[in-house]
This record gives sequence, C-alpha cells and structure tokens, in this order.
Amino acid sequence: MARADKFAVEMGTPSMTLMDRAGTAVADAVARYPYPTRILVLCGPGNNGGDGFVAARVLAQRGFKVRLALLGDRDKLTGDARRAAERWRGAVEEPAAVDLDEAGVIVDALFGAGLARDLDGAARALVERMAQSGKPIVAVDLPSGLDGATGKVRGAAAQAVETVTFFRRKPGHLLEPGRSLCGRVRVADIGIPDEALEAIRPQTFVDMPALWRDAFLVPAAGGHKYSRGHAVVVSGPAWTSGAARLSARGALRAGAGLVTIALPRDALPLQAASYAAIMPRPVDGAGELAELLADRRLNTVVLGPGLGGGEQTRAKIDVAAPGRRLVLDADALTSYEGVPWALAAVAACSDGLIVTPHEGEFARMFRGDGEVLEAPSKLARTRAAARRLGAVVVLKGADTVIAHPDGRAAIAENAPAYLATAGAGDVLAGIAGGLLAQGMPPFEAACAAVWLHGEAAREAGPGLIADDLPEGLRGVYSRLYAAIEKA
Ligand SMILES: NC(=O)C1=CN([C@@H]2O[C@H](COP(=O)(O)OP(=O)(O)OC[C@H]3O[C@@H](n4cnc5c(N)ncnc54)[C@H](OP(=O)(O)O)[C@@H]3O)[C@@H](O)[C@H]2O)[C@@H](O)CC1
Ligand SMILES: [K+]
Repeated sequence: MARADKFAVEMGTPSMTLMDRAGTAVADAVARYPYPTRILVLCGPGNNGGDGFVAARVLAQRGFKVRLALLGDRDKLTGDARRAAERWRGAVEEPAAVDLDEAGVIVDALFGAGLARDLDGAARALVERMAQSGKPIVAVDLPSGLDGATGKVRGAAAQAVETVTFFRRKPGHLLEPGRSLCGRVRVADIGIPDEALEAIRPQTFVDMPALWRDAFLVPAAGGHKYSRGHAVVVSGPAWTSGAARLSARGALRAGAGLVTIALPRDALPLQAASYAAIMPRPVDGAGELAELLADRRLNTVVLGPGLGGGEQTRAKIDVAAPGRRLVLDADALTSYEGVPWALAAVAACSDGLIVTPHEGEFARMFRGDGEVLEAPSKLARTRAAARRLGAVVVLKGADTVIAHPDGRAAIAENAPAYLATAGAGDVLAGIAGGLLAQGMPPFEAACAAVWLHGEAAREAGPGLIADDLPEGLRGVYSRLYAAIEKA
C-alpha cells in the first residue's frame, strides 16, 4: 500500500487528496447505518486517525451529530493527519472522558496499516472498551489491533460490523481471525490508479476464476475422453475405500476424461455397487500398482484418502511419482511425518505435485521445521512449505491458502461453514486430480479445485454431505462454461 500510495502521488494525486477520499468513503459507509444519530469517531496518532478526522468533518457537514476523541497528543500529529485535524472544527476529547454508551455508531480510526507492535496500555484499554460496548463499529482500513499482513490480533481488536479499506483488500481482511473481525469489507476507490499494480506486481491473490480461468479447459468440440486425461485414485482397504470413491467421483465430475480406481481385491464389490463410470482395477500393493501404471496414459494419480499410512503407502507413491502428476492428501502426507525432504524428492521426480494438508497434517509433515511452522501467518507458512517441498501446497481451512514455490499465493473466501464435513477433503483431492489430468498447471489446478469445491458446496446448500459435492459441480460448471464462453 505504501508503494501504491507513492505511485498515486507520483502520478499527480496529492496524498492529502487520498486521505480526503478515504475519510469521505468512511463517512459514506457510516451514513448508511440506520439512525447514525450520535457518531463517535476514535482517532489514533497516525494517518488512520487522519482518515477519522476527515470522516468526522464530512459527517458533521452532512448534519450528523459527531463527537471525536483522540488517542494521543494533538500537537504531535504530523503531515496529512495534522492537516486533517486542523480542518476539524469540533472538540477533540480525551478517550477516557467519553462515554461509549452514548454513541449510536463508533468509527474505529485508531490504527490501520501502521500497527507496529502489540497493543498495550491506554491503546489496548480503549480497544477493549470499544469491544465491550456492543455498539456497531465501522473500522477504518482494519479493526485497530488487527495485523493487515497476517490476519492476527495484536493484543486486542474490536469486532466491526463493517470495514472500509482502500484500493485493494489486504491479507488480514481474508485470513482468520481477521476476516471474521472485519465484518463486511468495503473497498473504496480513492483514486490510486490500477497501473500501480503493474509496478508492485503483487504475489497474493483472492482465489477467484480470474486467477486461473485462462488455464481452465472447457471441453472442445473436437475433443474426446482421451484428450482429457486419465486419473487414477488409489484406494485403501474395503472399510476405508469410501474416501477414495469420493475422490474418484470428484475427479470425474471435474472433467477428467477417464478415472480408474485402484482397489485391493477385497474392496472391489463395494466399487462395483458405486458409480458405473469409474473403472475399478484390482491392485494389491506397490508391485501391482506399477503394473497398472506401466500405461503412461494414466497421467495423474491421487493418493491419500483412506489409504493408511506408513511404508506401504510411501512405496506406492514412489511407484506413481516419476514423470506423473500427483495429488497427495491425508495418510499420504502423514507418511512423511517429520521428513518433508523425502516429500520434496517425490515432487522433484514428478511432473507436478499438489499436497492438500489440513492444519493437523501440516503440523505433522513439518514437525521440527521452525522456519515453516513458525512463519508469521498462514499465508507465510503455506509459502514456506511450498518452497520447502517444491510443490503446490493447499493448506485447508475456512481461509484455505494455496501457494506455489515461486511465491504466488491465493486465499480462498468462498467456502461456506457447512463445507467442513466428513469426506469433503477427499472430494477436493479428487477435483484437483481431475484438473491436473486435463493438463492444468498445478497452481492453477489447485486454485480452481479449491474454488470449485466451495462453489459446489454452495450449490448443494446447508445439510451438505461430501457425496453431494461432486454432484454440485454440475451446476457450477454450467455457469463457469457460460462465463468463460462470454469472456
Ligand atoms: N498509504 C495509503 O495509501 C493511504 C493510507 N491511509 C490511511 O493511513 C493509514 C496508515 O497510516 P500510518 O502509516 O500513519 O499508520 P497508522 O495505522 O495510523 O498507525 C501509526 C501510528 O500508530 C502508532 N502505533 C503503531 N502501533 C502502535 C501500538 N501497538 N500502540 C500504540 N501506538 C502504535 C505509531 O506510533 P509509533 O510506532 O510511531 O510510535 C503511529 O503514530 C492506513 O491504515 C489508512 O487508514 C489513507 O489516508 C489513504 C491513503
Ligand atoms: K482502524
């Protein structure tokens, strides 16, 4: 943001104008509240407070009753914040002297992008009072105390009903707990030109179709099933084979031309009673898997769901990896507990690897690797893991992060809460495999899989079970194809 700000100033927009627009956008948001009769603006010592002074002035000019309190010393304000304060004609009160109960709406303009350390002392006490007030809070840029780079709370932060940010959202608006604390996020255009992005070249994205649409394959008129890849899902024993069946259905619905499920002989009858379009093959052990995979048209293998951990699983991965595209999930990942370098070796000989751990599996994989586990945010941890493995890492959760070893990363925001259900991860691994089989590059395939998975859940709606997810993809695909054809 500092660079975007600088770019806009160099292109001829004075920084004071940016602040005026920022403060006005906040005023607009506050004015939308029903009965914002008594507005209390709490300003901090930097430019976030400056935005607050502008908002207070604009709201007062529009006839609202506005009180303003400043945390810190008015004489110590500098730059644009000082000018904004000079143009505020009302009283500047002491926060300690203000009764928050009298406010209809509170504007939280204490700290934004300049939060430099954990809140303590008077700042923390004020944020805690605000949090306990139960009043609707409109946050300027970020709820004060929320770290915009990590999504973590530094000391304290008050739940906002709405957060008004500028130019683009920041990771802290998307990563939990930040996402939840922000309430509704409104992005205001304050006149920073989009060309600033060409200078900045951001590496962090929201996971949405614009990010991967160019790599997504819509079936072509002249295509046939063999041009859409052949995915293999390797199943565990009969009693856990449901997981592999969910993956296989995900891969098929995601558009893989052919899907084979490799099952131990005792599990064959179960598959025979399942999806007829999925081809069962008896495979007991790594040796028989090697025989199946002698056919190089089987270009993608999904291993992990219901597979069981340990040596047997690693032997199968060793057989599958060379020159092939792989998705590893669940038991396949915990088989590498504490030895991520062994997984990096798998990635190196493959034609592209996606790993899809949840937090627990991630912690086990990287046990003892402080550089990965102690990186400052979920975003940074996922990036560090991708670099470590030389693979695309999907770290699952409400705020799933997808990272490529080259530094690109995306944060998903479309998963409904009810997607956290048994077997949902198995379907995700399958969708990723289905997209890899069709030839999508691993990062784009992983991002698309995560987005599609979230949309499929929405399509199915509350009460969702994992079996509904592959079916939900049909509606999502018809809309996506239509949108891509239009574009
Ligand atoms: N850039 C842009 O494009 C635009 C930016 N805009 C706005 O500017 C905001 C960023 O402003 P900013 O850089 O002045 O930082 P800000 O959040 O006000 O905080 C800095 C102050 O807080 C203090 N402080 C920090 N941590 C503290 C702590 N734990 N406990 C106590 N004090 C602490 C710190 O003190 P110091 O560390 O120097 O002691 C300093 O005084 C941004 O969020 C947006 O609202 C808009 O106007 C539009 C254009
Ligand atoms: K704030």
